[in-house]
Amino acid sequence: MSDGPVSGAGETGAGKFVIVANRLPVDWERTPDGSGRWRRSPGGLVTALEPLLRERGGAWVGWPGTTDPRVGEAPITFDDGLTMQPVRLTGQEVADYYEGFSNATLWPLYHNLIVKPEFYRQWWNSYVEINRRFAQVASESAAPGATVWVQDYQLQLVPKMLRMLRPDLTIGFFLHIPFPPVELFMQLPWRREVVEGLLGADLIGFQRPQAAQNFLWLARELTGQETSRNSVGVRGRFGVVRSGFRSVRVGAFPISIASAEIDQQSKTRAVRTRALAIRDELGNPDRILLGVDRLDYTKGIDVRLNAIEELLEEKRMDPERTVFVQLATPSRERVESYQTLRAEIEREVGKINGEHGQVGRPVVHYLHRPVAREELLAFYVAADAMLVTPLADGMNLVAKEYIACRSDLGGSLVLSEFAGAAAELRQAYLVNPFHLDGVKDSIVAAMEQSSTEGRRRMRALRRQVLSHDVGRWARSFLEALAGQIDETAPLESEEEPA
Ligand SMILES: Nc1nc2c(ncn2[C@@H]2O[C@H](COP(=O)(O)OP(=O)(O)O)[C@@H](O)[C@H]2O)c(=O)[nH]1
Ligand SMILES: O=P(O)(O)OC[C@H]1O[C@H](O[C@H]2O[C@H](CO)[C@@H](O)[C@H](O)[C@H]2O)[C@H](O)[C@@H](O)[C@@H]1O
Repeated sequence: MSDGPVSGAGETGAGKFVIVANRLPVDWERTPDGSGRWRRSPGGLVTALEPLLRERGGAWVGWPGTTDPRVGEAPITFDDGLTMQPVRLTGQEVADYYEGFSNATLWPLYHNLIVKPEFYRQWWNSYVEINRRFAQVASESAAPGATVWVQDYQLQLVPKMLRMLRPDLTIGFFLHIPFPPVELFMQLPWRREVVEGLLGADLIGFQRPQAAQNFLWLARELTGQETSRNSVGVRGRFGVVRSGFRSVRVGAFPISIASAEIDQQSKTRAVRTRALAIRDELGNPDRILLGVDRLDYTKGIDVRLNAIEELLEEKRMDPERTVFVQLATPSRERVESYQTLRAEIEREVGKINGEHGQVGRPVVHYLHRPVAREELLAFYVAADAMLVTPLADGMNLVAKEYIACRSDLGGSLVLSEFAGAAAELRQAYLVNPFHLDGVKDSIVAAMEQSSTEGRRRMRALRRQVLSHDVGRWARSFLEALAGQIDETAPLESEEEPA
């Protein structure tokens, strides 16, 4: 991936393939002369889509993640030809559209009300306005007859808005987070507008079939459109909604990671050496447990801390021989529920260390900052058990990354049933994060598994992750969008009588 210098020049309206996402995969980096430059930020999505974007002369439309007024609206062209088209947001728009409607209304609503969603008209109005802005920029970036792929919950109105501006386009939409059960979605005062917004797409993708099923029901109830009733499958057996003269297909496409690349990176001498150094720095304990998450209330960081605390109290975990490392990336820090969560987690870390740690030997090592990619991979290699305990999660790429890093067939994965990844990673120690005793038993089982049992599980997990990478995810979605896969369920009116 190139992260070389960028120019401000670029051609718009030329992209045969356009990605539209809330964020551009770039970071603004200060240079020694005091100015700045864009660096490409690595990530699964950009890794998977980069070749397609280059091949088809595509563009990526998104918010550059800063309100710095020096960041203009001119396309940023990287030296390998990839074009990023910034969408500017003011500070107020970030507060209303991103922190407000996206992350204090939709995020909790779509993650089972773990905190209470807030419904404010001003936030909704901003969401509409910013979605319109994204649709406008996308329409200016797309060549005639282009394919545009819109990503995620921040931009659910874009498909319809874009179709009105550019009926010639093929439009796909993918939701990265769970789509809620109907009785929760129905709380949204603007529920019909959201469903109609999504129906502007030709193909709507979800992480799991149940989410697609929920959407079909809502489309039927809220817009009165005819829909298929057969069950939706994974990467096939699509549902269909008849929207006016158009047919909108609905399917499940579980996202993944650049498995082979991560597998290779984890085998480098640098990563292996660093993994050994990490063990050493942690005092060479018998067992290293690891958590890696954005600091988000959906991730169940409190669940694993509570489980560890009780295991220590019950003397089922030896504080002399076990450490837990929690890497918590700061996230959405101006949203109140995230501030509350941070205070709770940090109090709990302090409590466990206060009661069970020794001077110079805490049980819980907690970092509240992002670590470099190579460092993260070294932690995965060093960890004996990876704890992934979300209360709700669209997929959870961390679980898959951990597996991709374990070519030694070592380590074990404790995984919540409520992560999308659980549907594929059946040989993990699957837990219900709401059942603390079950979580504790699984942590103990994962720590104490025999090497034969561990290798058996990890081999099966790796087979799944290495054969289902993010490239396959992107191809299966785009082939379905292009109509190359046509496994559409009949509408009710088209079904043969039994
Ligand atoms: N380099 C780096 N990546 C991180 C860090 N924390 C999390 N990530 C990455 O962020 C992504 C998180 O994805 P996922 O588990 O699906 O959860 P999400 O945060 O809800 O998207 C994974 O690719 C992680 O490797 C960090 O401290 N450093
Ligand atoms: O952009 P942020 O507000 O900083 O949030 C980061 C991303 O978080 C969410 O990730 C989701 O997508 C992952 C990949 O499909 C999936 O594994 C995970 O379960 C989801 O939570 C969000 O959906 C993205 O839009 C954000 O950029």
